[in-house]
Amino acid sequence: MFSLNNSPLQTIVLNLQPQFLLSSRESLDGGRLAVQVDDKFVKIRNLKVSLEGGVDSREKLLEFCFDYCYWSVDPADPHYASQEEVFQDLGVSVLSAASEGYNVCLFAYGQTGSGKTYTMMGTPDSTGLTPRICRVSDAICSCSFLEIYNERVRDLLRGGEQKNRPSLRVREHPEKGPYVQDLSQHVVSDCKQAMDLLEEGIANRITAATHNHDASSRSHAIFTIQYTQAILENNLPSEIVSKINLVDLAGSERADPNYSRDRLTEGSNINKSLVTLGIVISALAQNSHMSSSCQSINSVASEGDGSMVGSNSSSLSGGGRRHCFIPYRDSVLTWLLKDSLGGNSKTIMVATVSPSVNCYNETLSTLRYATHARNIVNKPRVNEDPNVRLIRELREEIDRLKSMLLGFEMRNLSPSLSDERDGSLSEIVLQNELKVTHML
Ligand SMILES: Nc1ncnc2c1ncn2[C@@H]1O[C@H](COP(=O)(O)OP(=O)(O)OP(=O)(O)O)[C@@H](O)[C@H]1O
Repeated sequence: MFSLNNSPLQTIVLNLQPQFLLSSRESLDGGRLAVQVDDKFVKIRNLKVSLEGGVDSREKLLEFCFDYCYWSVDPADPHYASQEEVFQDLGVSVLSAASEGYNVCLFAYGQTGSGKTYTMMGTPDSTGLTPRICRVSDAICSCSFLEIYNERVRDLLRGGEQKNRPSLRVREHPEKGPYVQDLSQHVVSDCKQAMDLLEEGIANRITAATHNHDASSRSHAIFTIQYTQAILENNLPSEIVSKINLVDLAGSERADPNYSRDRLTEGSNINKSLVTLGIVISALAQNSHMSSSCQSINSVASEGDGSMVGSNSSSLSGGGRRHCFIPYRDSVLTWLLKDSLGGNSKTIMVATVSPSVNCYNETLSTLRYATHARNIVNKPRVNEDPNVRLIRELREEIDRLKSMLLGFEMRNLSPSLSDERDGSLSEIVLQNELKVTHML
């Protein structure tokens, strides 16, 4: 499912069940659906209702392609996608990438009430991706759970009164990237402990009733599982550390002047971070697009006339085409997700949409958002212990130099030149071997 080097951000679209849709809006939309799923394609029809109530002949059909599309509108439908099916496709690949030593991020984005929390957390009768991932991962790991509410970070697992919890600072480590200072880390040795932490954090999360959803998440929640695997590499004990970020974003909703001041501030902060997320995604997509077109121009040039390569690459790198600045730090959410967006992580974006005719505009905007995200190319790498990596690289260098030495011996070079080169190569080999012995 994932490519090993550059990894495009995976985009998935999910449709929610009709019960919720019909119960809240049936009077408005009559339960008509604007969305269809056909294999990896989502089709959205703009049903313009004329004044008489008939269907306008100008109805428009738009089509979007994603890595996976799921239809979970009617359980009786033979194409109905259950939570288990979604887990088998997405959760299992998240776990296998983490076990290989990659950082992984899975985040749900979509209109309020469209099924983000249902997908990420689920309900007691129908568990979502996060508890399923916790249940399967029986290795020793550590977990943390935070929420971003009104641009402030709160620890969801610190105990005590939610409103008395201090907000935590986000800092940036030069190598490990952004992190939350003083966020509690909880070592768990089985899935039951991880599940308990997850439930504790969910209970502490801030929700409120909005027009579209009685228990709308008013904060972005990030549940992180960090695995540390002890391995033996080249007979050396080593560690591979990988991180899984499971993100349930807050729902966006248009501001209503009848809301209280607190609710309006909350809404504007949610919108601010979602808008920044949108800007970051667009800028990254544009940069990835630019890099890939540079690469393809260069490869076409190198296949054709070799002299073109230099001129092309210099005009592209030195000329007007600059990579966009990515405003990660404009919101806490994008700052914390910096690595997951365009960095060292395999990332899956799950876009949830309502199939209702009444949600046409929001659904279309979510589909466009996800299409942009699909163009982002991340650069995941296995998180190796730096000392072990150095030893491995030195050993590789020793092998390379040894084979060079052998090559010189085989060739019949003039004895003096050969001796000179052999001498300096042998010296480098010796130095590297000494370094390796020193490090063991
Ligand atoms: N595929 C589904 N099958 C059954 N019920 C669903 C499905 N998707 C969503 N629901 C139900 O719809 C309601 C709203 O879903 P959910 O809370 O996941 O929305 P949300 O996108 O997280 O909303 P918000 O952004 O406001 O927090 C919930 O009661 C949820 O259980």
